[in-house]
Amino acid sequence: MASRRHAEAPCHSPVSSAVSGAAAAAARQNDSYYHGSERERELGWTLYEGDDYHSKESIDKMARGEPLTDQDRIPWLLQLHGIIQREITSKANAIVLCSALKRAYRQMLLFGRTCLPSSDSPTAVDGVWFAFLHGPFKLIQERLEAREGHYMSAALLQSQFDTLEPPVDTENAFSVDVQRSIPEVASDIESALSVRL
Ligand SMILES: Nc1ncnc2c1ncn2[C@@H]1O[C@H](COP(=O)(O)OP(=O)(O)OP(=O)(O)O)[C@@H](O)[C@H]1O
Ligand SMILES: O=C(O)[C@H](O)[C@@H](O)[C@H](O)[C@H](O)CO
Repeated sequence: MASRRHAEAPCHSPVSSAVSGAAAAAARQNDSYYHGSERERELGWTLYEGDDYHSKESIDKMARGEPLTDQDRIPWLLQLHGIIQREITSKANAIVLCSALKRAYRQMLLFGRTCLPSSDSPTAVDGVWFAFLHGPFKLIQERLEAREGHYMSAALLQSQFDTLEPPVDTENAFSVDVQRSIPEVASDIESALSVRL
């Protein structure tokens, strides 16, 4: 989901979102592009997989096919905020993969507990970018149904699309179409970042 000049990250996907367009897409696809990949090693950017930071209760809930609520997500988003803050402070490059479905979630990733959205609050942080991975529901559903060894049920995809509030330009977001191949999507994200960072 979020990316930055010194730290960073694409969602979920979207994200996120790193970042998914249906936000689900954003999140949905990120790890494929980077996790344990050649690109991760080549880029040398630390990658944080948002799924690793969910509580056991949240994972069990998703495995039962129940969507998370805002209350479930807040502690998780605050943890990821802490990571982004730490990376910014250390002036490192990093990628955080997560489904930042709502604008308020993205604000929480950037500003933590202090995020109080109002018309005059800042919407972006210099050097932090959100890659919004988007694609058709059916395509993402097919990919999720074919995926093995993951706790998240494809049945949750509809709730992710329902919850999605696509990011806007003022959030330092850019869109990436996940209908392309994994290497093409990775290349699109890198190209988008290279002209921004
Ligand atoms: N562009 C693509 N082309 C073909 N298959 C893809 C593409 N992107 C992702 N996939 C496949 O779709 C499935 C879901 O992708 P992935 O696991 O990366 O989603 P995710 O964003 O990590 O989802 P989650 O947030 O649920 O972990 C995987 O099996 C992955 O290999
Ligand atoms: O906010 C959420 O509903 C969750 O973060 C999900 O998006 C999952 O973490 C992920 O997508 C599962 O793979």
